[in-house]
Amino acid sequence: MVAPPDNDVLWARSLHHTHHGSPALSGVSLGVREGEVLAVHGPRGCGKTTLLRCLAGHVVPEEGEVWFNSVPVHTMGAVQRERLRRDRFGWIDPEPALVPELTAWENAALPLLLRGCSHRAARSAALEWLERLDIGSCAADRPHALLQSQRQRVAVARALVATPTVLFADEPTAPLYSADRSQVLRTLTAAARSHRITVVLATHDADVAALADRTVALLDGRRVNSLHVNGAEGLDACSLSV
Ligand SMILES: Nc1ncnc2c1ncn2[C@@H]1O[C@H](COP(=O)(O)OP(=O)(O)OP(=O)(O)O)[C@@H](O)[C@H]1O
Repeated sequence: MVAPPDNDVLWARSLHHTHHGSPALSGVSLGVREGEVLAVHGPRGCGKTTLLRCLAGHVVPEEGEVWFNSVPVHTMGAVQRERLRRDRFGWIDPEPALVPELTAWENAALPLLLRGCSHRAARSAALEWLERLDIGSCAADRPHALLQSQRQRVAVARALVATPTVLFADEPTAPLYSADRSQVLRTLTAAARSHRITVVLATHDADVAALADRTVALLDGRRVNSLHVNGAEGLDACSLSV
């Protein structure tokens, strides 16, 4: 194994992964620099989620290497990867997965409570993020009382509350209306930049990808140099330039 460049917080080499025999990633390599907002961009089914899950240690790629801060992730055991995700990574899914029995602020505070932070400090940090995301007034509500867009904001607050080293955001604005989308994305990228949080953002939306510092394009599980969107059909009608 050759160690990755020092200035890459995340580094992956030649990732291959299949789902039940169907290829999802075919030889993807990339580096992510500390503090950068990187968009992984491509049409539905091109392998974005699989790539993020490999980089975050949710999934061990069938072939290839993943390194975080010069430490190999692909050789870690399940417990070590779980600890890494808890202590260093944040994750936002396209659909908010909140604990139904907990209030909005308790859901947002969970990463801090799991790390042993005091109840008072966790509550204060969670409320601050909920305010920033314009849902401070919903802090005492349980998820069933919230709109889907409000639940997603809670999930965004939960991902940011512990100031992760890397935030993985998989289509984070999928359940939001377009007006909400830009506010949440601006909050997310501004928070990342001010706190030096590295962001890896999966999106099929060219407008979302444009907010990133750099874009990596995927097509059919492979890295390509760029995707050109043709008309309103978006990336479903993309052409490829390598
Ligand atoms: N659990 C699974 N079982 C079988 N096939 C899967 C599974 N997960 C993903 N795939 C397939 O692997 C390929 C890559 O999927 P992946 O979800 O990584 O792509 P994506 O770009 O994130 O797509 P989307 O934007 O729709 O989430 C697709 O062809 C998908 O159908």
